[in-house]
Amino acid sequence: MASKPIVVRPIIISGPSGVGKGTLIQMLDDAHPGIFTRTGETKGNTYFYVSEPDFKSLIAESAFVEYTPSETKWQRQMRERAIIDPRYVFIKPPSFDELETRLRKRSTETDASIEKRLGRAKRELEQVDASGLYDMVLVNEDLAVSYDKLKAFVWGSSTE
Ligand SMILES: Nc1ncnc2c1ncn2[C@@H]1O[C@H](COP(=O)(O)OP(=O)(O)OP(=O)(O)O)[C@@H](O)[C@H]1O
Repeated sequence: MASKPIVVRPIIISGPSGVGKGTLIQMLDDAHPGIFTRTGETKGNTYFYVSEPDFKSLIAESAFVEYTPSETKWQRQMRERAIIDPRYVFIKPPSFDELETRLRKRSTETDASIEKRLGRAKRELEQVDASGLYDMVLVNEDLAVSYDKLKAFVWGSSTE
C-alpha cells in the first residue's frame, strides 16, 4: 500500500522589528534543533543586505524571482498563488511604547533607524487586524506565555 505523502506546511512568522520574533524562533529552535532553521543559518549570514541603489540595480537586472516593497502584499501574493500553503503568524507588541522600549534596550540601531522602524511598525500594526491574513495573532507580552502559545500553534491547531 502506498504511504500517504507527508504534507509540510511552512510557518511564516512576521511582526514589527523588535517585537520578539527572533527570540521566539530561537526558543523553538533550541528546543527542536534543525527543524525550524538549518544548522549554520544565522542573521547576517543567511540574509544579505544591499544598499537601496544596489537593490534597484538587481531588480533592473531581473536578479530576483520575486520582490515587493510591502510584506502584506507579498503574503497576499503567496496566498493567491497557493504554490505552498503556509500558516501565518503575526507577533504584536503589548503596546507601541513597549515596542519602542524593546528596540531601544536592544541597542542594535541608531536613533534614526529606531524611528524608521517605529514608523513602519505603526503602519504594519494598523493593517494587521483588517488584513484577515493571519492564522494567529500573538501578543508577545510575557515571553514564556507567548512561547507556550506559539508552541501550541506550531504543533497543534490552536489559533489563540
Ligand atoms: N516578551 C518579551 N518581553 C520583554 N522583552 C522581550 C520579549 N520578547 C523579546 N524581548 C526582547 O526584545 C528585544 C527584541 O527582540 P528580537 O530581537 O527577538 O525582535 P525581532 O522581532 O526579532 O526584531 P528584528 O525583526 O529587528 O530582528 C530583545 O532584546 C529581546 O530580548
